Amino acid sequence: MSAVVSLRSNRRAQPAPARLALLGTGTVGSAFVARYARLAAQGVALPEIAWLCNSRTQVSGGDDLHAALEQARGAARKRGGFPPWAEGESPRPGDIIVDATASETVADWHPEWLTRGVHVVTANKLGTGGDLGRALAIGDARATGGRYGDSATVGAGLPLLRSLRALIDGGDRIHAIEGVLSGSLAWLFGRYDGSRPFSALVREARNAGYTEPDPRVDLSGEDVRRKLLILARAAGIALPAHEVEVASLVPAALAAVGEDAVDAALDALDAGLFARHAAARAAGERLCFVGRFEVGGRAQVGLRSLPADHPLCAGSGTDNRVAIHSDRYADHPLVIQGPGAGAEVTAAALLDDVLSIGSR
Ligand SMILES: NC(=O)C1=CN([C@@H]2O[C@H](COP(=O)(O)OP(=O)(O)OC[C@H]3O[C@@H](n4cnc5c(N)ncnc54)[C@H](O)[C@@H]3O)[C@@H](O)[C@H]2O)C=CC1
Ligand SMILES: N[C@@H](CC=O)C(=O)O
Repeated sequence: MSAVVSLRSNRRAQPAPARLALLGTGTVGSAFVARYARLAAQGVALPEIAWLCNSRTQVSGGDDLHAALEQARGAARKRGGFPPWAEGESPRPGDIIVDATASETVADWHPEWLTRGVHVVTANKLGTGGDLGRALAIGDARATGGRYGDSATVGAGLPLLRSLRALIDGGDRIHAIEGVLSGSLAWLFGRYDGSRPFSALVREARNAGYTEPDPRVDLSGEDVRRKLLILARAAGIALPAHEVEVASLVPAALAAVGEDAVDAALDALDAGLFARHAAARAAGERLCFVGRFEVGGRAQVGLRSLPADHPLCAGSGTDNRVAIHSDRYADHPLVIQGPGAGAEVTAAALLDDVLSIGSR
């Protein structure tokens, strides 16, 4: 009798292995698949990629991930209706959804998935860097539900959010955060010397994978606003998006066009930025796109003309350079610097978060 009991208890259902769904097969999603395949070939234990989805289709991961990626990327355009992943199989508790889209619709799902015990790993900044209500819902849901991997959302994986949270967990109080938070704008203003049109450099930055899918999201300061909001909210400040004062670089003629016409309209940037660059150079200064918030004070994003030896001008390439002022770092801020844009660093940050969730 006791043997029967013990046999029955041994047959208790084992939890199904965690699966991974990749949403977004563009610049970052493709780099994610390439890195995933490299790590898997090295023997790193990763959850199986069960689905790859984009705005047009959903395909099974299977053994040949590169073929699945090509199939997804080659799918015909789909207009209207639900995104394909919303019509397909539902994720189970313990599964991991990787959000490599720039989609509001997908970001809206983050709190729902977390509440169901599904983990979310995201490069999409709209989850916690957009609407405050959604950011708070994500905060509530991650407290009791799935885990939220957001390393890729600020600094493309630089140890910024991680360090900020460690300071706060250690009892530190944040006073202000200031810095260069846009990799593409750092690259653009580091390169621009007036000899070539600024718009030509924007095209290069987009082709290199540094800009957002629509480069106006960078040029308008919106991307930096989102990162500043993510940092402020991680520091415990419930900052609404509209309280960040943003000085956009996008002239009305460029703002007015549809996404398909952006490339042709980029020239509208050239005259204004040529003049700002010439004025900065005449004063012996450099242009730097900076975001800053002060606890109990203002939050601002915009282009500044700074002395060439100003600490914020010290980076190169796509470097982000961010100063954290706090009780602990009152006299001299903690400064974190390194490449802050690009598909490879972003994909690495996503996989770091996947691995960290898998190991807990
Ligand atoms: N490029 C970079 O250096 C960094 C990018 N990121 C973020 O990574 C995200 C992706 O950027 P990219 O790969 O450059 O964009 P992309 O435009 O190349 O790719 C976006 C993908 O999302 C898919 N998509 C759009 N709506 C969808 C929906 N509702 N459901 C499923 N899939 C949907 C598209 O079909 C496409 O495959 C963005 O949120 C960006 O802010 C974050 C850190 C750094
Ligand atoms: N477009 C962004 C990419 C990383 O978040 C940037 O330029 O920093």
